[in-house]
Order: sequence, then C-alpha cells, then structure tokens
Amino acid sequence: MFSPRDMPSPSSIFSAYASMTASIMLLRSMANELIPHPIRGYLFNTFRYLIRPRSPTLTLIIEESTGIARNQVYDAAEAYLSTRVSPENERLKISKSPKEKKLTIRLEKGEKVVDSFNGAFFKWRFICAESEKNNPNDHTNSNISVRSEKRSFELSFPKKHKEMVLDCYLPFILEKAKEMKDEERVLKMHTLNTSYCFSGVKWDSINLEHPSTFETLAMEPDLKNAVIEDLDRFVKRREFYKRVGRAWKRGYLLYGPPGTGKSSLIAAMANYLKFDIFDLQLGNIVRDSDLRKLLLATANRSILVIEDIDCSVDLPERRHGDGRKQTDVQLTLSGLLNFIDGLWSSCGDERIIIFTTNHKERLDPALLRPGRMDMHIHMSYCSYQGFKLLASNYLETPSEHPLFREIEGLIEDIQITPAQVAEELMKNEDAEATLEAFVKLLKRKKMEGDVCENYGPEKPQPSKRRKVGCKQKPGVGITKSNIGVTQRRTRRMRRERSF
Ligand SMILES: Nc1ncnc2c1ncn2[C@@H]1O[C@H](COP(=O)(O)OP(=O)(O)OP(=O)(O)O)[C@@H](O)[C@H]1O
Ligand SMILES: [Mg+2]
Repeated sequence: MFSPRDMPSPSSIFSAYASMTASIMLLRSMANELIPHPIRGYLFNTFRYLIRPRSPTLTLIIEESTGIARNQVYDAAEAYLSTRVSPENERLKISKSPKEKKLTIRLEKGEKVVDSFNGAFFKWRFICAESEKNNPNDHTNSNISVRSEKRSFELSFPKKHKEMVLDCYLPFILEKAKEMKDEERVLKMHTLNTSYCFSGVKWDSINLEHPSTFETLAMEPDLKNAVIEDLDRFVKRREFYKRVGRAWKRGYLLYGPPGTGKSSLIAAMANYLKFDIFDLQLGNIVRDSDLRKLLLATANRSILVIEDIDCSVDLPERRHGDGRKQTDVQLTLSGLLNFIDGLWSSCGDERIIIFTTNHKERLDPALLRPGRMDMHIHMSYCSYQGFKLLASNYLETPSEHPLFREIEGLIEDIQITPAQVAEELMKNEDAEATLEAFVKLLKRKKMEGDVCENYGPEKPQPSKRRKVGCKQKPGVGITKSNIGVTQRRTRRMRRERSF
C-alpha cells in the first residue's frame, strides 16, 4: 500500500530536479561541441516529436482562399454552419444584400459550433486573424498600412473519423450548401431586346417571379410525376451523359390548347430546377449571326424556350445588316434544330430546350424525329383531378364538398381549360357561391354543346368528338423517346381532331 510516509520530501524532489537539469545541460554542452548544428536541430526535433504526447484529435484547417481562388469548402462550411448556430453562441454576424431574399447569419470571430453527423460529433471554430501591412500600391511613402483578415474554419474530430469526414461529411456539407444556394437564387427570365439596331438583338433579363410550381399546376398526377422524375433523372446524370458521349441536354415538346398550362409548366420546371429561362422569340431575329450569338450567350443550367413553334417557323425574310433582303438564306426549323444540336454538342451543360405548340399536327417532322424531343407532353383540358387541385388552391376548400360529385359528372363531358376554371374560381371570395356558379357554367356549357374552345380555324366538331369519345385524357400524350408511338398517336389525333 502507498502511505504518506512513502512520499518523497520536497528537498529530495528539488535535488533530483537539479541533478536532472545539470545532466541535461551537460549533455547539451557536449552535444553542442560534438554534433554539427544542422544535425543537432534535426535530432532535437525528432526527439521532441517522439516524446510528445499523441492527440486523439485531428484538426482540419479550411482557409477562405486557396491562394488563387476561393476555397469552395470554406464557402460551403460558412453557409452550412449558419444553419447550425445554437443558443450557446454569443456573437453572430447578420447581413442582407438587396439581392438576397433572407437574412444571412455568420459566425463571429472565435465562435464555436458543435455538429453531429452519422453519430459522430464535430467541433467547428471560426478563426479570423487580423494583420496590418504596408500598402504595396502606396507610392507616396505615407506609411499608411492596410489591415487584412485571414479567415478560416477549424474542424476538429476524433482521428478515427478521418475517412468518414473526407468521404461523407465534407461532401455532404458541399451538397447542402449547393441546395441552399439554389434555394436563394433569384431566377432570371431572359427575353430579346431588339432596340440595339446596329449591334443586333441581345438578351435582357428580369427576375423571374412566376409563381407556378408543380404543386399549383393542374395536371394528371401520373403525368406530373413522370415529368418530375424525368427532370430529377436528367440533373443527376452528368456522368451518364459523359460516358455515352451525348450532350447533357434534354428536349421537351409541350402541346395542347391555349390555357392548358404550357407556359405555367415551363415556369414550374424552372422554379423546380432553379434554372433561368431564355425565351427565344424567333420572329424577332432577322440575321443568322444574331441567332448564333444569342444561343452562345445562353448560360448553363438554363431552359431555352421557343413558344408557338408552329407559328414561329414562318420566319421573317432574312435581311442583310443594311436592310437589303437576303433571300438566299432561309432559316428552316430543321436548320435551326441542327444549329442548336451542333452548338450544344460542343459547349454547354445541363441545358433544357422546350418547344410549345397549340397544333402538334402542324409541326415539321424534323421536330418529331427520334432523339430530338425526348418527351412529348400533352397539356389537356381540365380533368376532375385538375379541378380539385385548382379548387383547393383558389378556394382553400377541403378535399371533398357536396357539389364536387356533380362537378365530376359534368367536367368529364365538356372541354374547359384550367385557365377558364381558374378564372371562374377567382370571381368570388365565397367558396359556396363560387362552386354553385361553376356548376351552373358547366351545365350551360354542356347544354350548349360547347365542348371545346374556339382558338383558330380548326374548331373541332363536338358531335364528332363525342362519337369517338376522344377527349384525350391528360397523360396519354406523353412519350419518352417513343417517337413511333407518338407518330401513330399524332396520326390518330389528326383523324380525331381532339383539339
Ligand atoms: N394546368 C394549369 N394549372 C394551373 N393553372 C393553370 C393551368 N393552365 C392554365 N392555368 C392558369 O391559366 C393561366 C394561363 O395559362 P398558360 O399561359 O400556362 O397557358 P398556355 O397553355 O401556355 O396557353 P397558350 O397556348 O395560350 O400559351 C396561367 O397563368 C394559370 O393561372
Ligand atoms: Mg403559353
């Protein structure tokens, strides 16, 4: 047993310490004489390294800049940690620029955050070292110094988690930060500005504030899910497109009567993917060189939209810069498509192109050729499902209402566009009165045999449509690269003239 009597006395400790110090000094002076200076330094450092206690913790230093560029890990950590502040934090920085939608929170110098991931805990600390240097650009010898800050994060964790941090935790933070940035991103709508008479047309941009989302869009649920899945698959497949040697782009053809939500679907896609929209009005382009310039000026992660393609292929006569007619050059749809294909195969990533038309049957076959438009999406008249979604959006009614059954029976027999339904639902704030008026409208339409919209010379024959029972259900018009089916369907649709 250890007893207080066994304890060494203070005088014996002091004499042991003194003799140890004396021997170290002796060794040092011998070493100083015998061993050359550089080797001495090396031995000393190795000895210190060997006797230093091992720490079980690893600390990663994440600096703001790599010397040349910004450090992406730093930016991601800054964004991510702003969502991890806790009541323990005492000082935080807060800011908002005019372009930002929300307040930005950042850690103040020295603040710490503890995060957990996969059951492990990680300690973060924000370091901000200030330094003062003479201004290298100051040639007046005024000795004015510039203050600079070197910011970094320290990430500490048990060494055994090193692989997990490098392979999972940091990639997770990078991904989270990207999601946050996408959410914050203010989408742009680029349209043509034709007022640059001498330098040709240019893109002008405004903030895209179209509120349409997949939640607010009345569409057959299966069709909507198919579109969402297709978009998800597309954005995830960077490596796939590279492997198979295809340009990373996707084409959609939206067709259907006016007011069925084609433009709303484009806005919903842009809002979902956080892609900018480039609205290419072909009618405003008079020179091929302009078209080339405009296409080259479109950005990655964007949607190029050409609306009413059946109308815009009657392109204006090409003209020289001085206004003389240039009749030898005609931009045909297939020419335009080859142009876009060629351009996008050689540059640009994550591009979507969308054509819309009210008359698919009038389209140039070049557009329907295999591999051109990956998905054909038929936007059709309002179904009962579509009505229910609009009613819950516009009237905030519960999912069931006594009048719904009557509406279901009526709406399937007539052709009414979601735009018309939306307009009716907006007429009155009182849900009860609105639904009653809507039932009356449907009955009137049914009695009048007004089963379709008149939106051009091809007004379909209601009796014919009824006979073949061809109110094409939304969703049946969708094909994925299945052009054979699409073409057969187009022929059938031509026969049926469903819209
Ligand atoms: N499917 C839908 N779901 C929800 N709202 C819709 C839908 N379709 C149309 N609307 C409403 O009608 C308005 C007009 O629709 P939109 O411009 O999207 O139709 P469109 O099919 O593009 O017509 P057009 O062929 O004339 O360009 C939209 O702003 C929206 O309020
Ligand atoms: Mg439209």
